[in-house]
Amino acid sequence: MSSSELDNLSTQFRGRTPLNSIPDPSQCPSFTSSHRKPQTTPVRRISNVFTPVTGHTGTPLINSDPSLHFDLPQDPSFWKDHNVQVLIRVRPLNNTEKVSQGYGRCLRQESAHTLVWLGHPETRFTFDHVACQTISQEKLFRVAGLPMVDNCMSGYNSCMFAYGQTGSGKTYTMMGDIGEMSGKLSEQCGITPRIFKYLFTRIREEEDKQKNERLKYSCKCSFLEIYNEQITDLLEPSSTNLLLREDLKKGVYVENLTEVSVSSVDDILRILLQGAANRKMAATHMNTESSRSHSVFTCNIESCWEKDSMKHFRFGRLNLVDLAGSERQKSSGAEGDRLKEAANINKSLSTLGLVIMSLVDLAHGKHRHVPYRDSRLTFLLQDSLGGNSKTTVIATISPSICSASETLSTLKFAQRAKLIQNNAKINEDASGDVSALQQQIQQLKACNMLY
Ligand SMILES: Nc1ncnc2c1ncn2[C@@H]1O[C@H](COP(=O)(O)OP(=O)(O)OP(=O)(O)O)[C@@H](O)[C@H]1O
Repeated sequence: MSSSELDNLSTQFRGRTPLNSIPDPSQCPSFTSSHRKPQTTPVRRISNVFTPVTGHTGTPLINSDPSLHFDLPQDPSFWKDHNVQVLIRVRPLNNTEKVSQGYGRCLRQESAHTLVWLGHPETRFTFDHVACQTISQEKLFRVAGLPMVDNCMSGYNSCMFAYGQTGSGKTYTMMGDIGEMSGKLSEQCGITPRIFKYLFTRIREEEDKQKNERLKYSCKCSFLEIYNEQITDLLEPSSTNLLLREDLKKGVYVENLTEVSVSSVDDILRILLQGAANRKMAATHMNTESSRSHSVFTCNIESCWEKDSMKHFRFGRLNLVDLAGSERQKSSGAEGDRLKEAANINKSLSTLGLVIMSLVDLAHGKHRHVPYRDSRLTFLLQDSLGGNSKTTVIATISPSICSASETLSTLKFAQRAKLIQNNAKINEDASGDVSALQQQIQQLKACNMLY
């Protein structure tokens, strides 16, 4: 950013927010610091808040056209019953931001649901939740992660996306510091390990409660990354360029992806550590350990029980997605492989933005083609976007004025995502022999439910 732009920006935002004594993020241990393998040479990235975030063709990555900035309905049922929940997480200022901008901020939090972006014009945004910079990893899990576990155990597909500018805290939120394998989680560990700790506790409780019906759960996990539009198995990194297939029963799936049976938190930590070590990383100006790929951690949770001589099955798919960070390649100074990487990251994120815009149009009764197939990411996750899934979007943002335009883009993206209408259904099935089915018919007749 040039000094005149910085001056401009400081004038625009000066004095809006008080100094704040926030813990320094660089002091917080994180998943990124010890477990991931830096891949290549550092990228020099020059920040310029007035340059729009651009896609591979130079088009805006997130369209900032005000006509696309929808007002969300005031109807309480819109917020209560919606299948897409949107949460904003504001991270603390980091050392660079404190030094370069003297703690200048582009945001003010008004309530647990409302944020004001302090640019011109000041813009107010409302979400399901706004998590302030001091929220603990545990509290965030309780707000966003815990309901997903209950949903999956009841047979709903559930998906969580972390979306945001590079360095805004997506990996910290999804993974955090996952520590060592001892069944005990570190205080800084993120939502993913916490979800599984809770899941296995709930499974034990439910199996105990329904012993008579022989309730049994089984969980199988996979971990993949999408890098430069290629899918790699993070649990078997020699398996690259995997193909997406579509099946009536399974939906979209990745062919030949490793699936591992899991039954404890240690099983999960082992997979997370293994996958994270294989993920593509590089240093950028904004983040010394930036994820250069999208990662998708999936757990298929299946339950089976017996009742009235019938076998019942329920399935829930849990997708936990850590997206690569949106970034401005024009001013990044990236060359060669880094440039190709950035172009692919922006291309798939801009397809994600387009898919969301088309889904919002559909929700408003317009006829639209939804371009799911334009990127691997949206094709793989099409059920989570406008399909059979309960979806949570966590949009991570920096409060610094240095990131004002990216933060605004992220807030607009999150607001649009709230308007998607999903159609989540319980996935269940039953089977039995002829006599069991006849018995059921008799019971239904007796209840006057069948004539
Ligand atoms: N809420 C937070 N509290 C404390 N530290 C944080 C928080 N969010 C992020 N950080 C720290 O900020 C740095 C960047 O975070 P992180 O790697 O999660 O960003 P990212 O959005 O995943 O970036 P990229 O897209 O480049 O991978 C890390 O050192 C992380 O520990």
